Amino acid sequence: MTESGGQTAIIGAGVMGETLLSGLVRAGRRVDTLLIGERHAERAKELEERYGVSVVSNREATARADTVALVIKPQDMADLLAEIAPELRPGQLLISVAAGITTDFIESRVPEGVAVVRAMPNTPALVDEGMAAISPGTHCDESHLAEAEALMGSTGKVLRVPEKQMDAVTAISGSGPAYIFFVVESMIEAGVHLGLPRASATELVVQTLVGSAKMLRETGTHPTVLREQVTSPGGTTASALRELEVHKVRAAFLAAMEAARNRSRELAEGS
Ligand SMILES: NC(=O)C1=CN([C@@H]2O[C@H](COP(=O)(O)OP(=O)(O)OC[C@H]3O[C@@H](n4cnc5c(N)ncnc54)[C@H](O)[C@@H]3O)[C@@H](O)[C@H]2O)C=CC1
Ligand SMILES: O=C(O)[C@@H]1CCC=N1
Repeated sequence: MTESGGQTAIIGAGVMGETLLSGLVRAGRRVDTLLIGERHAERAKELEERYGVSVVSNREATARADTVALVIKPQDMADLLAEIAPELRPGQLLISVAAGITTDFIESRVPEGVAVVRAMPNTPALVDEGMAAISPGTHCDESHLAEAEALMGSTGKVLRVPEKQMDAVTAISGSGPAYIFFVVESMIEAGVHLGLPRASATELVVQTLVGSAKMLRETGTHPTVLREQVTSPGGTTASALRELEVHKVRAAFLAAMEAARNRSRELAEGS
């Protein structure tokens, strides 16, 4: 990450823009090296008050920054690029986190020589457990990629992937937290159906998730082996897992992630 002097602009400070902003601040980045472009005045005021960060016009943010993170919806990307293109210069780094938007899409709308990185972060970055992937565009050199890696790495892990894998990455780790929260919600509801107080069901499920996640990361053991360790012959887990198979949960996950991958591809077409 640029340590001194270099300004970083974040254009679009919604859920993911604030996640990135707060992560940089937690990582020790000086607020006076950050600039925000945010079109909703109320939201801009909220961020100024919460972080003491300067909110300026998108064009001013672009002109003053060495690195510009684009954190707006894919559907708004073409208009934003048209707005900021006059301020962009060769060597500057643009990092887009927009689902589906390719480096080609961006490069064809900005001056020749602007370095573009496509990134896909996720919301656990809010607690410094993010998983981001990055892919370089045509004019990126190692220093640009390292800068993007440092920026995303301030809130978690970063993986470099070929851009052709980005729609799949989006379907897995970008959208992934939502699938996990959906499973958690479903298990809590089931606990309530089984007669547990909601607070107890919530505590049981959340700690089970955290413990299972920690086992996966800390033991490095394959999930199949970890699942088998829980599944006593003729026991309760085997009965539950049979129901999950009967209800085609595995197939449903595959179909869901294919749908997310396909939607990411469609977003590149502007729909
Ligand atoms: N929410 C998530 O978990 C993830 C989101 N992303 C990507 O991040 C991007 C933003 O998503 P969210 O933060 O969820 O959306 P959001 O709707 O919460 O935030 C977008 C923000 O951009 C602002 N905005 C829109 N157009 C603007 C413009 N022209 N100039 C300045 N500000 C503008 C909006 O006022 C809003 O505050 C999307 O492209 C999405 O694909 C990527 C990974 C994960
Ligand atoms: O749902 C979306 O389109 C964004 C991209 C990945 C997570 N949220």
